[in-house]
Formats: sequence, structure tokens, C-alpha cells
Amino acid sequence: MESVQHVSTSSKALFNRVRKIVPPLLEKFHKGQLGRVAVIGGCADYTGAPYFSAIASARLGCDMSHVICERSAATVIKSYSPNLMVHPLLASSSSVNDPQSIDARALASPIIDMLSRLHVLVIGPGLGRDGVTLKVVMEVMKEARSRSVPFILDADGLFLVMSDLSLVKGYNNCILTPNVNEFKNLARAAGVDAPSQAQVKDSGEEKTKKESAACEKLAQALGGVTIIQKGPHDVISNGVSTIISDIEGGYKRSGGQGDTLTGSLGTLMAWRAAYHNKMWDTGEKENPKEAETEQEVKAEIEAEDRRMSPATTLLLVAWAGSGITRESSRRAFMAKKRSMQASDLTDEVHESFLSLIGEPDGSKAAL
Ligand SMILES: NC(=O)C1=CN([C@@H]2O[C@H](COP(=O)(O)OP(=O)(O)OC[C@H]3O[C@@H](n4cnc5c(N)ncnc54)[C@H](O)[C@@H]3O)[C@@H](O)[C@H]2O)[C@@H](O)CC1
Ligand SMILES: Nc1ncnc2c1ncn2[C@@H]1O[C@H](COP(=O)(O)OP(=O)(O)OP(=O)(O)O)[C@@H](O)[C@H]1O
Ligand SMILES: [Mg+2]
Repeated sequence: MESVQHVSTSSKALFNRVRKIVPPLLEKFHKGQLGRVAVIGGCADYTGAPYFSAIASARLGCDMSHVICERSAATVIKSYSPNLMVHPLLASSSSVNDPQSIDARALASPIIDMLSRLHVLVIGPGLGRDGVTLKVVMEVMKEARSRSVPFILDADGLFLVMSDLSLVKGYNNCILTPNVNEFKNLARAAGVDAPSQAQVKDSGEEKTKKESAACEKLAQALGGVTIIQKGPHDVISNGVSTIISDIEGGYKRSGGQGDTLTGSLGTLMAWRAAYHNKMWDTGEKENPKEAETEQEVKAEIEAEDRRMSPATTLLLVAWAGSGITRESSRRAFMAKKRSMQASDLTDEVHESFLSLIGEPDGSKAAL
């Protein structure tokens, strides 16, 4: 469990710093303060993906986990778990009179009305490619961005971005989680020569170097968004700092494991917002200057007793989400081997959190 590129800090040190952004469970908090996350996805074809994502958010520890989906998917997703709040608010071609002439902003308004009550959006799991749905989600993304609501983009959410890069370009409050295939398509859409992990033919250190450079290049082309390119190892970059997450994962490539990643990231992003809102005393000293450069980010990670800047915590969130997912997959694989399914990862999220990160000081959950 080692190997960190550029930000040359050990895995252990990174997870120690992640623990600082995990809110302790205390009597003073009320329902909702430690995370209200909504997954936007779920359609007639796919109901598993939004469920796996939302339940990962819940199991990692956000207070409220919502799914905003297309009408036909809602009852199905509700039946998977009574713990999720499922809202059938997404329009599709089958729910409007004329798919060719819609008022996308009006159709998006019931979802936009929810934004003030949400900390984070996860956009894309099982969203599908219906033209009406995608136009509506585009409106939600524009509004969420204008209100600085953080979002995680995956699957069909990434497809949407490929058609209009301005949706994310320069937005430093979002994480994109492309698989190898989606990374290649994103790079093509951005007109950037950035090979995916599968396209880099070297081996060993040279391969890792080229993969890091490619992820960095795409992140830069998108104006500094954070990218987690999933694969044999996860390459994480915001165009300035790059980390390789190569914690051992499982060896079964069943579908839906990326959904555990997006859900985990949703909760971590909500916790990050709580950290920056100073919702509890972390015991850290105030930071005189916000970190921007790679060196400044590295210094904040290593300082241990100094408050961290948004650039640093975003990188740590990406690192932690990747680690928790890969560790969940490893544990699920150990138990289930060839029969492993995405739902087996769900059961491992909490233990993975405990083994990699652990409860912060003072948390009642540590008793
Ligand atoms: N249980 C569910 O409801 C699931 C739904 N899913 C949803 O299904 C929709 C489509 O997602 P897909 O995963 O099919 O789309 P992708 O674009 O990831 O995959 C499309 C094609 O690329 C290939 N591919 C994927 N990763 C590759 C790699 N590393 N190397 C080479 N080829 C690779 C796949 O075999 C597939 O043929 C999305 O909405 C997604 O969220 C998936 O998340 C899987 C689980
Ligand atoms: N070869 C591999 N070895 C170890 N872990 C891997 C490997 N490939 C992918 N993973 C891990 O599996 C998880 C899902 O990545 P994957 O590439 O399967 O995404 P995906 O295709 O989008 O998945 P999904 O089926 O959910 O859409 C990530 O956490 C990634 O780190
Ligand atoms: Mg996927």
C-alpha cells in the first residue's frame, strides 16, 4: 500500500490528514448537518447504479441520502432500501407531450428547488441517455454550479460534459470519475492528446509517469477540475498536484463498483464542506495562506496541525474515495471471489473506512 507520485507523501500520512476532515459524532449535531447528498440518476434501464451510489453515501456516514430519478425507476429504487429518499422528479421523453419542444429550465425547477437543502450532487449513475433527461440535468448543473454546490460526475454525467465542456470547465468544486473508456472519450472531446491507462504501452515507472502526465494534461485542459481516472490504479489529478492510488483492489470486474466510488465521494465532499464551515474544533492552527501550488499543498498535508485549504482537502477527498472503494472491493473479493457483486462492496464500506481512516479524536463512535 504505497506509491504516491508528485505529492510524495506516504499513504498513511494522507489518510491521517483525511481523518481531520471527518466530522466527529457529537451530541451537538442535528440531523442533516453531517451530509445531505443527492444522486441524480436512475431510469427505466438502470436502477442499480443510483442505488449503489446512494447507499455507499449512507453507509459511509452522510445523514441523508437522496436519489432524484426518472418516474419509472423510483418505486424500484425505493424497494431496494427504505433508508433512501427517492424523488421521481426527472423528466424524460416519455413524460412530456412533445420531446422536441420542451422548456428544460421549467422541467428542472422541482430539482433546482431542492438545491438549497443539499450539500453535494452525484450526477450520472444510471442516468441513461434520454435527450429530454439530459437537457434537464444540464440546467440543474448550471444552477448548481452558479450556487457553488459541489458535484461528482460519472457515467452518463460525463457523457453530458463531453457534449458541452463549459459545464465543468474551470469549476474547482467538482470531481470527474472516468473509467479508462470515458477518459479516452473525454480527452477526445477536449481535443487533448492524453492517452488513457490502456493506451500507455510502457511498463513500470515510465508507464505511471505517462499516465500521470496525461491525467494532469486533461485536468488542465478542463481548467483545473479534479479527475480520478479509474483503472488498475487510480490516477488523481487537478492539473497541479497528482497522486496515484494503488491500494490493492478486488480481482473481479463486476459492474457497479464505480458507483461505490461516487457515493463515497459524495459523503466525503459533504464532510469537506462541514470542515471548511468550521462545524467542530479540529485542534488545528489557522492557516496564514491558502495553498495553490503543488509545494504548498504538500506542505499542508505534512504540517498535521495546520488547517487545510480547499485545494488540499479536495485532493484528499479524491484519494480517500478511491482508497475506500478499492479496499471495499478487496474485502468483498476475499469473501466472495468469482461470485462478487457490486452489492458486496456496500457491506464493506464502513470497515474499509475504519481500517484506512478511522474515527477522529473525540468522536462518540470511537467509544
Ligand atoms: N447495476 C446497474 O444499474 C449498473 C448500471 N451502470 C450504468 O450503465 C450505464 C452505462 O455504463 P457503462 O459502464 O456500460 O459505460 P462505459 O462507457 O463505462 O462502458 C462502455 C463500454 O466500454 C467498455 N469498457 C469499460 N471499461 C473499460 C476498460 N477499462 N477497458 C476497456 N473497455 C472498457 C465496456 O466493456 C463497455 O462495452 C451508465 O448509466 C452506468 O451508470 C453501470 O454503472 C454498471 C452497473
Ligand atoms: N484492474 C483493476 N485493478 C484493481 N482495481 C480496479 C481495476 N480496474 C478498476 N478498478 C477499480 O474498480 C473501481 C471501478 O472502476 P471501473 O474501471 O470498473 O469503473 P466503471 O467501469 O465506471 O465501473 P461501473 O461498472 O460502476 O460503471 C474503481 O475503484 C477502480 O479503482
Ligand atoms: Mg461507470
